[in-house]
Amino acid sequence: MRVLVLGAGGTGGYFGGRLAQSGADVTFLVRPARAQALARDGLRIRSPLGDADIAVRTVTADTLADAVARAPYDLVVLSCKAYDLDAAIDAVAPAMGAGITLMPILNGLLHYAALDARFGRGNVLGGLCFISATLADDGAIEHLGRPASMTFGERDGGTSARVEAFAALCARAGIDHVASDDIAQEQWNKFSFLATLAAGTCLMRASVGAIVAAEGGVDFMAALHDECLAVAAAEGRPIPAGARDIARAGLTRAGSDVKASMLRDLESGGRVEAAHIVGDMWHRARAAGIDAPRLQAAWVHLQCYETVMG
Ligand SMILES: NC(=O)C1=CN([C@@H]2O[C@H](COP(=O)(O)OP(=O)(O)OC[C@H]3O[C@@H](n4cnc5c(N)ncnc54)[C@H](OP(=O)(O)O)[C@@H]3O)[C@@H](O)[C@H]2O)C=CC1
Ligand SMILES: CC(C)(CO)C(=O)C(=O)O
Repeated sequence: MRVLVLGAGGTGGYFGGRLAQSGADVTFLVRPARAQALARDGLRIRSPLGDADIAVRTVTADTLADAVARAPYDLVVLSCKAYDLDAAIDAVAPAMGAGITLMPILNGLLHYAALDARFGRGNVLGGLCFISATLADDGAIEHLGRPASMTFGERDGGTSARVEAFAALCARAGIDHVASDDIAQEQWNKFSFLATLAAGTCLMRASVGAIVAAEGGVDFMAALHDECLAVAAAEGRPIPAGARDIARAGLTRAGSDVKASMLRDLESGGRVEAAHIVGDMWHRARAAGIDAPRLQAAWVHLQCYETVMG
């Protein structure tokens, strides 16, 4: 299976790098500055699961069509931020010939409508990942903490040769993964958790541990989580008790230094996926008639951040 990964940032760089490290046929579609850095320094991963320094193949938008003409890719992994989605869709389009599969690993759900419209629903797998990773100033992928897993599957359920083929690549690379036969539910499990984490940690500009150490902090996180759980249920995807309890424990854990990647982006003064995650969850709450004052506060707060950021 030939894999093209758009983006060599926190997620694409980590998972694509691990695949390349294991000998999988992986190419990164990156912009010229990143291509130059990768040619010069290789793809460097700093991780509690093991550091790596990998020579990787890259293409840029200018060279992709020629590369595809020589040998098409089988799977395109999309690992951009949501605010880069339109340009990323245009960038990967030359690789999306007949029978080619795309798997996004972005957070949130809104991107599927745009991907389906452009490439056809049957060509788009469901995907998500659990990791805390960032592109450090020196260009290395900094993996923070130990979790690093991917979950993916056919959006209409069941399994398929393409899902099994990618699972085999992950297995060979030692990537923790789940080839799910109910990826739609997995997406809601993650979205309801992540929207709570992003809304809570961005609103308070603090880690989970700092929030829950404050008077009323545990109740705040639990109530915010309940708002997101109510939205999931209203969307016909109630979160199963097991997943709900694991999420709740993580969102209220004393001493936890966990924060959403959105808060890391905000702290560095960068763009945030506010509309894609917190805004989308609040819009869904409003459409379903669910009272969600904490989500609303976080969404207003993030919009103000974006306005001030310019
Ligand atoms: N980081 C994390 O811990 C986690 C992130 N996620 C989600 O994963 C998604 C990706 O996040 P993350 O990996 O952190 O993001 P990063 O910003 O670290 O990496 C995204 C990369 O995509 C590249 N890119 C964007 N558009 C294009 C384009 N048109 N052509 C080529 N390259 C492009 C960017 O390149 P350039 O540098 O040139 O702009 C950037 O390096 C997000 O939806 C995020 O919410 C999910 C779980 C954890
Ligand atoms: C919740 C977490 C850390 C899981 O991968 C995440 O997706 C994010 O912070 O963006």
